[in-house]
Amino acid sequence: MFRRLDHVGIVVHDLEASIQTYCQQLGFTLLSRVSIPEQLVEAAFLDGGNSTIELIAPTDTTSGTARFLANRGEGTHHVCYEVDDIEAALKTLQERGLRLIDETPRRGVHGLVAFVHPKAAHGVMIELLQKDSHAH
Ligand SMILES: C[C@H](C(=O)O)C(=O)SCCNC(=O)CCNC(=O)[C@H](O)C(C)(C)COP(=O)(O)OP(=O)(O)OC[C@H]1O[C@@H](n2cnc3c(N)ncnc32)[C@H](O)[C@@H]1OP(=O)(O)O
Ligand SMILES: [Co+2]
Repeated sequence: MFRRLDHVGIVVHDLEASIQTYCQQLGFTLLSRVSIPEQLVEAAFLDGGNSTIELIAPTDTTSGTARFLANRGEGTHHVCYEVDDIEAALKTLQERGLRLIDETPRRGVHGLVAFVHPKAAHGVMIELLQKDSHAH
């Protein structure tokens, strides 16, 4: 089903401060910074050596990530796996009775994405990603 781990998403209060911590103290390298208005978040992708993390900060107080921060505080928010065919993966997961957040994919930063509900995977939200052919 899953091809590989793509990234781990971490929700933070202050994107700039978290980039500083991860780059200057933990030795990660900044890959890109993106604004995702549809999700009401700003994010940064960082390379940690055969691993990528996505730091995410809400840009408003009503989003899911803002609620996550208020209720649970900063921390691991989702684990993203790359799939070859996201429509097929969603169909398979649905047939297996898994609770999805998105029944159809939406456009993400690096391709099509869809989320599996955290309650369906023992407290971990799973993001599926079908990369655009030109994305790295
Ligand atoms: C760009 C980037 C990317 O592409 O990677 C992104 O999209 S990041 C942008 C973020 N986008 C998303 O998160 C989209 C998908 N998320 C959502 O639709 C929502 O946040 C949601 C359905 C997971 C939860 O929203 P909700 O309104 O149903 O309810 P609540 O916020 O009250 O949460 C319901 C229960 O789920 C738990 N819960 C919520 N979020 C998480 C999470 N990330 N990991 C683990 N548990 C979680 C809460 O603590 C609560 O548990 P209890 O009941 O036990 O207290
Ligand atoms: Co993500």
